[in-house]
Amino acid sequence: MSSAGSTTNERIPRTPGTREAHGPRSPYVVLDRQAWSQLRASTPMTLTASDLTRLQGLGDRIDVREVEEVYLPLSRLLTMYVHAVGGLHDATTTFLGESAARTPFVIGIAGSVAVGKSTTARILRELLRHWPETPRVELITTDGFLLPNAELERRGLMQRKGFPESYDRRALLRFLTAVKSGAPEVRAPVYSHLVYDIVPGSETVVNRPDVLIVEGLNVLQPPRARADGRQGLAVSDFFDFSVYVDARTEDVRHWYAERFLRLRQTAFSRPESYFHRYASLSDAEAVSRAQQIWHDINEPNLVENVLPTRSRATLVLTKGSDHSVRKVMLRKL
Ligand SMILES: Nc1ncnc2c1ncn2[C@@H]1O[C@H](COP(=O)(O)OP(=O)(O)O)[C@@H](O)[C@H]1O
Ligand SMILES: CC(C)(COP(=O)(O)O)[C@@H](O)C(=O)NCCC(=O)O
Repeated sequence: MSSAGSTTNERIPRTPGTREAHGPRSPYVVLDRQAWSQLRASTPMTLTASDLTRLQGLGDRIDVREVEEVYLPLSRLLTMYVHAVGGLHDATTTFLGESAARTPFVIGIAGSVAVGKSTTARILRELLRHWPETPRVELITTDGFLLPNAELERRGLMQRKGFPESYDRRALLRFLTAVKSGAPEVRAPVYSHLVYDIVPGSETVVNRPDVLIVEGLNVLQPPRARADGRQGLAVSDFFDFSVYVDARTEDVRHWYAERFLRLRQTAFSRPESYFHRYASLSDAEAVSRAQQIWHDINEPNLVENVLPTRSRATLVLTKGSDHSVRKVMLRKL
């Protein structure tokens, strides 16, 4: 017999390793790695060893098992979403007596600097490309919408790169409005990590893909209040699905320093690099410089602006210190 105190938890039989997050009122269901990996069902692994080598970011190897156990189930879930959202779109156009073609399914990927957003985005792009419904997957990063250094300097924001105020949010919203309305050849500016600035005259062109992945620190930021008191649009209003890549701050700090050290041996050694002056630093000096940038810019941004948006994501991937995903939270409400 059910009692007044019975919860959703008690009524729905759950897969072992699955639980409600923070009690029955949380919008998330939490799955441990084992439970999540079983949701791959019989999805075949479509990536080869050479795809994985190509995918690896700056030096770290991407584990095949990680792709099979974590990212394949996610690609399966995303395909189901693509199908369902396409069905909703068809229902609306039928209702309106129109025959508008489907527009791109947009996935946002959020999280700290150096947590692994670009790596996650690239893995998902490769996996989604192999699904029959989504052969055309394109990827953009929001750093293209950072204000150019000259403008950041003018506004006194050079030490605030990556903070919400350092982006041309209006241009990003215009870009997403055009993509989501099905416009062809929508153009985004390009940022170079090497020169640490927007590249004048360079563009990424998004041409009606089946899926667009939008990766960036602040993609889940709530809308800015407008002068007239009304709320504007948020970037995430254009997302059909969003992923927050999460990890302990100490681990991310470490990954940031490791990446900085590797860059010092590669990109920084090129004369056109903004950080060329760091190429000659000793290991200890480079780590200390990386820790300073982390401490002054990236960690405050994580704490003040990025982490608070985690609860807006459809799915949260929580990584351990070796980058392997330990826990997955999926929004069910
Ligand atoms: N799944 C993963 N397995 C191994 N290494 C990873 C993984 N994801 C990210 N990394 C490493 O962590 C660092 C940061 O990742 P990156 O994708 O560049 O972060 P972000 O785009 O969030 O700044 C890079 O050195 C990358 O190679
Ligand atoms: C370019 C970034 C703001 C990331 O931008 P995103 O692609 O997430 O929009 C970040 O990588 C960055 O350069 N931060 C400034 C401090 C630093 O040099 O790490």
